[in-house]
Amino acid sequence: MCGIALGVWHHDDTQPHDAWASVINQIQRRGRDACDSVAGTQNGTRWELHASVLCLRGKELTPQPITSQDGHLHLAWNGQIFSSEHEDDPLLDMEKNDGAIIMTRLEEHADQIPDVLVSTLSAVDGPYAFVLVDTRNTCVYYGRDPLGRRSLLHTTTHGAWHLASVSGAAWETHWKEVDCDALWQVTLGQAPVRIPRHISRFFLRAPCDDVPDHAALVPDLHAVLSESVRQRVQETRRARIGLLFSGGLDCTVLAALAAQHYAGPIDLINVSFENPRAIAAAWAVAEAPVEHDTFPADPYAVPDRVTARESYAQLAQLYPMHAFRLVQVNVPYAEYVSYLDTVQVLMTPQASVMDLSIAAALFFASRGEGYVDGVPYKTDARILLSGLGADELLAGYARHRQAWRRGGYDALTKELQMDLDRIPTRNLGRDDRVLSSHNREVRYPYLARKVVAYLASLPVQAKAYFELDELGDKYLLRCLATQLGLTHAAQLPKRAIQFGTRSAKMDAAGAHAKGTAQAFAP
Ligand SMILES: Nc1ncnc2c1ncn2[C@@H]1O[C@H](COP(=O)(O)OP(=O)(O)OP(=O)(O)O)[C@@H](O)[C@H]1O
Ligand SMILES: NC(=O)CC[C@H](N)C(=O)O
Repeated sequence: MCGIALGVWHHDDTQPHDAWASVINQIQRRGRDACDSVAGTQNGTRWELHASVLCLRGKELTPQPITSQDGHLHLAWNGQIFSSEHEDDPLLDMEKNDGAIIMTRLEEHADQIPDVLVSTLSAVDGPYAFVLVDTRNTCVYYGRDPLGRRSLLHTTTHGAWHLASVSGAAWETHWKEVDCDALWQVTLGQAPVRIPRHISRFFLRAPCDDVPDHAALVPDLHAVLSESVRQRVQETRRARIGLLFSGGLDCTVLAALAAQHYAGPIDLINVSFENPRAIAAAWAVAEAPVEHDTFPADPYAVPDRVTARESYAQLAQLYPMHAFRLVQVNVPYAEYVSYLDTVQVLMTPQASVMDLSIAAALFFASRGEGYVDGVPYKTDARILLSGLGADELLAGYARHRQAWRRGGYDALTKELQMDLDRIPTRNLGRDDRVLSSHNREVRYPYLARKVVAYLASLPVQAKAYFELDELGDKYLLRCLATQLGLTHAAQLPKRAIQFGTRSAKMDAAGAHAKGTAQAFAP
């Protein structure tokens, strides 16, 4: 991932707040291939644009910020373009860097920058956050992709305005996420103005009586998801691929599809926490002698570790020629405590108990330090796939079944629409800030535009089948998993990451805390 940050000081003699250095430090952790900055003063307003780069596109390393030949435009681009509506779009040329191509386009039409940004970014699919400084017109353009897969925060404080991928330590300022509903333009010193773009939301189809048969839909889902995975593992400057792996349905399907498109080894990274509260509770009720490799004798044999081992065994059997490696990441309680401050800074402005337990799991998983067959191992994967998004799109949460019980498929569709609308603010900004701090980039095949559009076009009864039994959630995906031979993962009930890894309710103090309670003051 890349890190981007812009500081604007309204009087050119204002000194940056001490914590600005901490923001820059956080930014640099996100991309360690290159890191640079550019600065200037316009009409008495001073600005600094910083970027760090994890370069995954183009023959050569493309440092950032990228400056136009005439020196008037400066772009910090934290994005990846995977596909485009236009087959001959130069942005699909993987030999070239996407940020550099966008800059070329902006240079060619420097008098129509908002139009170029809207037309370019509306035609492509991929995560992004960017900041563009236009010194000729003394303004800044910035924005995020419609699903908010890349973080961008803003704050106004101490006589300054800042945009940054992550907040900094020891800075009690009020960082907020940049709204993904539009792109934004600011003439320095004035309020931001919206630049509407063509696609800013996806709308789910209403339930209908004429529901296609699930079996008939499996080939379509297979095709669209497989293509999304292919685009996310191809041509990556030979970067290694890893997968955040719970062993659950969503990520195991991705592992199988990745094996069909990527010939190299794939690290399946599974995280598990030593949870003193759960361990004490388990010993208190243990009756027979506990086998050494089961919980609590093995404190890391938590629910997700068990499913990860089982799903890994099935993948290895189905793809005997493919080198899957199960990387078992064990997090001792003491280490969890020692990294709490780090995780809290990264996840800010989110600060709830539930956010913290999810963020901690993602932080250690993406660090990728664990064991393979009992031998210490650190992944060198620069790209990590994640199964996030399947629950929101295919009705995977227990809450979805409750909505269906309450008001049938109409109520369920409303619940899913709400989930899709809030995925940027609820999940993806936070996850990006945490996951990117180890110089890796996370990619979400379920959130490809074509996958979202396809699933949004189906009536919800084609995706879930709650009349069936408890495995009616994500029913269409379960059918695909079965067809792929993943019979084990196809039968697994949904398990939330904070419970599967046991990163929730770690100690007596947290035992009764509600997930929505505030865990710390951001
Ligand atoms: N224990 C874990 N270790 C590493 N990554 C995980 C772990 N748990 C979840 N993840 C990552 O987060 C993603 C979202 O988690 P989620 O629980 O929604 O999906 P899942 O575990 O694949 O399937 P299911 O939702 O059916 O349990 C997973 O697909 C996986 O990429
Ligand atoms: N990780 C990023 O956001 C990198 C930006 C750009 N797509 C590159 O690969 O260089």
